[in-house]
Amino acid sequence: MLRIAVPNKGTLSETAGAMLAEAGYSGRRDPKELIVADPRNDVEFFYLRPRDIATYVGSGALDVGITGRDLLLDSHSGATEVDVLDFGSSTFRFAGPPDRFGGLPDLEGVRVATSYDGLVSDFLARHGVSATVVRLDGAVESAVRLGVADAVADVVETGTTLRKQGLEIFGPVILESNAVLIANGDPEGLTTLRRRLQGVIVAHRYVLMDYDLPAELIDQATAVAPGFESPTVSPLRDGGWVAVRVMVPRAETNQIMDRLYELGARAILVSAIHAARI
Ligand SMILES: Nc1ncnc2c1ncn2[C@@H]1O[C@H](COP(=O)(O)OP(=O)(O)OP(=O)(O)O)[C@@H](O)[C@H]1O
Ligand SMILES: O=P(O)(O)OC[C@H]1O[C@H](OP(=O)(O)OP(=O)(O)O)[C@H](O)[C@@H]1O
Ligand SMILES: [Mg+2]
Repeated sequence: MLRIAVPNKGTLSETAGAMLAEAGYSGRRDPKELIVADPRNDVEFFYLRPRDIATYVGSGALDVGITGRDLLLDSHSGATEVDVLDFGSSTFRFAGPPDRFGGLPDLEGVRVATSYDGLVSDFLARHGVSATVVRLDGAVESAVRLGVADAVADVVETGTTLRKQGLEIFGPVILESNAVLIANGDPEGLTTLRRRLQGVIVAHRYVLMDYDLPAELIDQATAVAPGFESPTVSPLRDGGWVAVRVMVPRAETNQIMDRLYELGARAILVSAIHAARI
């Protein structure tokens, strides 16, 4: 039985749960539930703080987990990242009062507040900067105003929180993060879980496009929408036309429809993919 760690709270928890449900697993019905068995799929879910997930997986107590890359690296756990999931993206950046910091060397000897002390200490050491890392649990953007630090290092998504505190990003990107699937080795059942999660990602990223096309235009149409491997082309009763089915990136749906229509395609229909194994 594969033992899977899932965030019980925080930014990643809702999407992680939704993704597993879409992948056919029976998740928890009550947010207070911490352990849920799913014998039909031969897995067991453990709802844990995202920050702790890498520790559980790295120690071998659990086989796999969903967490953030930043949390994985911060934990120094032995778990490895096996797949990038399509949510929870953020960057990890330094920020400080405007005009106070120009770049990394300006951090020499100052205090940097963060909830990710492992990640930040590693980064500073790698770049030969010695600063005092002040570990805080959250809301680190307040640390400068309140005088416990000179700069902060934190998760930035839209940048709104920093701006509201009058802080500006400076220096290099510490990390590009994402929700990731992590594992301890290659436990039995991991391949199935990965395939299922990839299937959900494909179903989100792609749509199915069907259209009719004069047969002689198929090469040009295939250049516009090449599909994953190769489009399915079926004959129509009118021998001069073919029906084509192809997967296209959801984000490009309308541009591709415009171009196919201009080329001569008609009856262009788009439908959602509910599940996929590629
Ligand atoms: N806007 C965001 N805010 C916070 N974390 C984010 C954001 N976008 C993505 N993440 C990712 O979510 C993970 C943080 O998980 P965490 O449980 O700390 O979430 P949280 O929403 O900050 O919860 P908490 O209330 O405990 O602070 C990290 O991997 C982080 O990169
Ligand atoms: O760039 P933004 O879109 O503003 O998002 C980033 C902010 O969101 C998170 O805070 P969270 O709400 O998780 O509070 P916390 O700092 O207490 O964890 C993170 O720690 C940043 O503060
Ligand atoms: Mg947070």
